[in-house]
Amino acid sequence: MTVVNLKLGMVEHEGRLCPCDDARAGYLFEVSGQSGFLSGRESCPVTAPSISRTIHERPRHKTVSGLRPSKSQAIALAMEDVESDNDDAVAEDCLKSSNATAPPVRQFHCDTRFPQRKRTANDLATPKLQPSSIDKFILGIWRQVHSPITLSVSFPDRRPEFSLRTGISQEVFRAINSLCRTYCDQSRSSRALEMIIQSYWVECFQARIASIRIEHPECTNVEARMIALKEACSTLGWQEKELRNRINRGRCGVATKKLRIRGLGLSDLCRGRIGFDNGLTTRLRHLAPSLEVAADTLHPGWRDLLRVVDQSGPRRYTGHPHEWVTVDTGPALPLQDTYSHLPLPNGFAYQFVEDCVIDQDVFGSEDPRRDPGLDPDLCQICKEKQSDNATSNCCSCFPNIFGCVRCPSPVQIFHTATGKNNGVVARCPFERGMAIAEFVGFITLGIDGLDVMAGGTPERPYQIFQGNLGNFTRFINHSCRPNCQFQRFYWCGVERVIVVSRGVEAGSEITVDYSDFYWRELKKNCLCGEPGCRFAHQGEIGL
Ligand SMILES: C[S@@+](CC[C@H](N)C(=O)[O-])C[C@H]1O[C@@H](n2cnc3c(N)ncnc32)[C@H](O)[C@@H]1O
Repeated sequence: MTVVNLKLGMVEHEGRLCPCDDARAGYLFEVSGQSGFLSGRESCPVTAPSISRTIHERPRHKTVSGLRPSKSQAIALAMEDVESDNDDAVAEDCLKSSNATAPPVRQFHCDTRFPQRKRTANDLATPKLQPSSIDKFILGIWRQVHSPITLSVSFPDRRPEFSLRTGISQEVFRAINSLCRTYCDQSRSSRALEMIIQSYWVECFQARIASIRIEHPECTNVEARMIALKEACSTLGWQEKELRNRINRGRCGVATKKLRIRGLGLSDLCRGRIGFDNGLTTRLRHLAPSLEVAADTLHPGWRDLLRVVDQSGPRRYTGHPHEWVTVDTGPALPLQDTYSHLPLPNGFAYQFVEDCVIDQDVFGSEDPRRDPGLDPDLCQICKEKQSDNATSNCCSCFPNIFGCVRCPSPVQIFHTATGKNNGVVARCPFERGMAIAEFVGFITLGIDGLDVMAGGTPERPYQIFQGNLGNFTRFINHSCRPNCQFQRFYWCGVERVIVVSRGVEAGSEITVDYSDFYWRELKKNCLCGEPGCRFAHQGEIGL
């Protein structure tokens, strides 16, 4: 294998030399039994593996030696009792020893064992800041958006014939209460609808109080509130005391017993009306574009729900959830626009796929990842039965991505604003040891000069190339203090590379360690910003 000429910063493509921004290629993981792997590059304009097979000078590959089935298993088992805190040092040692004779290629950090799930002793020793109610509320929203729940529901199109802006007379308030009561039956089938109605009712209730004070300037706020309560109760058929108690308890401004919020998450919205301060509104406003990207792409019909309050609007974000890059300062950007600085003749093109695609020109109908020596029904780690059928699967090593009903991983592509271009942000926490996703790409062989992940064995090698297609793992950046690692795992006798959490908090960037071997060949400064960053001046070496 050969690599791009990093010194020149050029890559040969179709007989031409193209500027080679080091973030443009896919990945290469070596199969030699060594650990680590090389990072990807931002959309190198190579479209077919054959194009790049002969044109580069030196290999750029990422190795996951510790992830090799036999070796990693052995190491993993042998290390099971080692104190978790030693992870990095141990991995580093293994990396050094396993790569002692490795050529000077760009390799990622090798991880030789799965992170242990729990660190009970440490958890007890280190008191952690508990998430605030607002954090929990926002987390609840992200969880719901990424869960299998349906965020759309068919319901009769009865829009309110009034607007809050026109003021809330007694008559209008009565109509609003009846509308809410009508919808409450519908809302049973959709929490989202329930939430919208409840928050709408609270808004109307507050507006009615304001109107009463204008109509009766002599009324105090408390008196106006009591009048509004009475009016609501007369339409809703609910005891005034109960409604008042609920509001006073800060529960929510529910309009009827039927509208009462059940369970988690949604109750917070109304509680927020009374219990949360402006912090929630500010946070939600800030997060709105990111939430809209997820909701629009994962639940295209969700905006229909807003019809009940006459606030539905056109869908803003279409396509795959990761075809949008969320930014701190405004609406999300189309992914390809964030690579417009690269001189790509046809622009940035990346196809998102759920599973690896096998290069049939190379492997025919064979899956090179399959190890014929393994029992395809048995998990190599837990020794339980593995099956793609969730009801008969017993292996729960990575219950969120294998043998389950798969939900979208709660992550988004975001603009890093620190010079790394894009990265991946976790919207929900990932417990240590939990899989975040499989490293998905084109299963091929013979790619030179581009970053690919190498897999298999010396007898049955293959590469996972993410240059043209794959999933969000292609956008994961390096950190000298990473919160994730790549691991090899066998599912139904087929080798997979997965991104495993070392403990990822909601809102943090997902990172892996690309390894010394990778950075040795990369003439660029690391921008991870960690106090112990090992490659902060890498780009200046040899200048
Ligand atoms: C797999 S890509 C990661 C996604 C990439 N940031 C993008 O926007 O497409 C790897 C490339 O990202 C950049 N990168 C990743 N981590 C970095 C870091 N800590 N410091 C500087 N550049 C980094 C490097 O250019 C690297 O070759």
